[in-house]
Amino acid sequence: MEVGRLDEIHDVSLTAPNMGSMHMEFMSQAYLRNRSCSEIDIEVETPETYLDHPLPIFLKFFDVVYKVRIRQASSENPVKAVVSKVASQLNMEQDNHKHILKGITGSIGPGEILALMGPSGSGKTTLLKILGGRLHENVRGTITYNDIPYSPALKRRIGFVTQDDVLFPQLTVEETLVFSAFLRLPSSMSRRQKYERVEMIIKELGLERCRHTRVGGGFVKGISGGERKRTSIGYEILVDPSLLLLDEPTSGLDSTTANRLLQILQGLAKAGRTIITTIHQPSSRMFHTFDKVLLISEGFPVYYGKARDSLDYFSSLRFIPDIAMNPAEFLLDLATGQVLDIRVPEDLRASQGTADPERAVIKVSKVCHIGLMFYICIFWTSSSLFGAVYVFPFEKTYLVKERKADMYRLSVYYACSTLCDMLAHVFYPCLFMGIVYFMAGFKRTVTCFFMTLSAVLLVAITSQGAGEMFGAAVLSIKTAGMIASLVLMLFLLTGGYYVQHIPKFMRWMKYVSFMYYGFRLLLKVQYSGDELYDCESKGGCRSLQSSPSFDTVNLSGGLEEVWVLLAMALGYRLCAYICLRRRINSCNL
Ligand SMILES: Nc1ncnc2c1ncn2[C@@H]1O[C@H](COP(=O)(O)OP(=O)(O)OP(=O)(O)O)[C@@H](O)[C@H]1O
Repeated sequence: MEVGRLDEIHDVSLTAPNMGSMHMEFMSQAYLRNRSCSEIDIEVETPETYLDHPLPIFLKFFDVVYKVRIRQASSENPVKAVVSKVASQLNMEQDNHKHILKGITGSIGPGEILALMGPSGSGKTTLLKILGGRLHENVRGTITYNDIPYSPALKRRIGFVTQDDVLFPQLTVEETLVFSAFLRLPSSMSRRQKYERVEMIIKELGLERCRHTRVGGGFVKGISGGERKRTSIGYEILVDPSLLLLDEPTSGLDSTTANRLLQILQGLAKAGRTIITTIHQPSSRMFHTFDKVLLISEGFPVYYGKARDSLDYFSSLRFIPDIAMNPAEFLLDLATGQVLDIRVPEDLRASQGTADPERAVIKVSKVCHIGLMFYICIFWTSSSLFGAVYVFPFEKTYLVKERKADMYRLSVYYACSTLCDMLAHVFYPCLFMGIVYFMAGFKRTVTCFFMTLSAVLLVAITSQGAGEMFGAAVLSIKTAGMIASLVLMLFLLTGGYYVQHIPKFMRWMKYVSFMYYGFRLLLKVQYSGDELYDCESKGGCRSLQSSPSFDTVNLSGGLEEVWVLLAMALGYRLCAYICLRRRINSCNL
């Protein structure tokens, strides 16, 4: 529904409310008498075009963090002190702060509606207050309005509809709006225009039936909860704010009225306003009227983006509703962790039983470490393999020529070539591990460090040997490169990390894969069998959990992989030498 502009209002023939201007003046004066001047913070001075051209506000907020200091229980009451201590250990940071918002980022422009969703207590209202400039202390992060930080001058551009309606109980709905119109609309507007505006708002919000009913509250009987909410909204939208913030505007409204209200908000947005609203459980229809959704769970942003993309986003993460669900309900279930009717990734379902946060942190770090270890294996396998595979094909011509001239023995050439190349295959992994080991937070013992480094060196040297063998076997740059890529891919797939269900006919491959042995060795150095088993049984490591290719559960035993890798490194080199001898001797220039 489009909102009438000032020029449109002139054309609309409206009946003036039956409340006389004398009545209005009396009411305002009575109000003013009861309040000291210092209490009243009303900015009346407004440009003439205030209503016709709302300043478009582009709001950006980046990494918003909000925390509050928690008061410690007095030590005189031991029970309270103990309970408070336990609570602080569970919920709060060591510095006795409760973190309410934990890095919220987003943006919203004119013409858009952003819905803040999340379970009760997730921090929606707090974020709304911060964005509305009502909460400054202990707020970190960047919030800009058209790239400028908040200033009091923005106050009149921002309308804030609070969760609890703050209205005078003695005034009727119409009086409330007229009172607001006379005090907040620009003085350049005529009395008639102000009445017309009130009339328009009453119609838009469907308040005709209760316009002469007292607002009520406390001991004064008055309008219904829904009507009260609509009156509050009318109170704010009366002055056409550029940025309208609404806290739970639809709570207490029936679905038809709620939809109607959303249509009004859509109309306001279309006219160039920026609208942010918190909302609990919108209907599907309402959900699709939002341009953007920010889903918050315990202060963390769980989803931020277009409302229509939210389901695709979660299905890409393998969260799929089992039954037809209202998207808003689906998002809230995810934010609260109520996933009874939602298909969740198997690995997460298995980890849901973890109650101990410390164990959960250890588990996550283990999972990250396992991934990193496999990455280290891939990195040094591929760089050493490809570093060595082209050596003999490149030097083939010189080698044949010099061998024909009997300048040196092939064994001497081979040994020197391998040893020289090996310097790089040792130096770079040492440098790499010197940095990565401590950054990744692997076990901080000298033994562990040197054993991990040795394992990586073994992987690199074995891969170098394999590369030499492939190069010597074909002595062709193209073919050698192709073979190396193929072998690397096969070893990657059967290495025990990525693929869980390897076809039976391929399972033997792991026994010739130096990546497999290297990975096992790294795991053994970092974790005992029990530690890893614990991680797996809690679903911490997806790929190892049920992988038939990788028997990590049985990681007990010695470091036999060292011998396997050493044997491979020597075996590959022996093969490389034999192949090279045969190929060079049979080559003619
Ligand atoms: N000043 C404060 N001191 C301590 N805790 C606070 C303070 N302000 C907010 N909180 C807490 O922060 C959390 C988020 O509050 P907030 O009102 O923003 O949640 P909400 O998502 O709007 O919830 P609801 O939907 O129920 O209104 C709540 O647990 C609340 O108790």
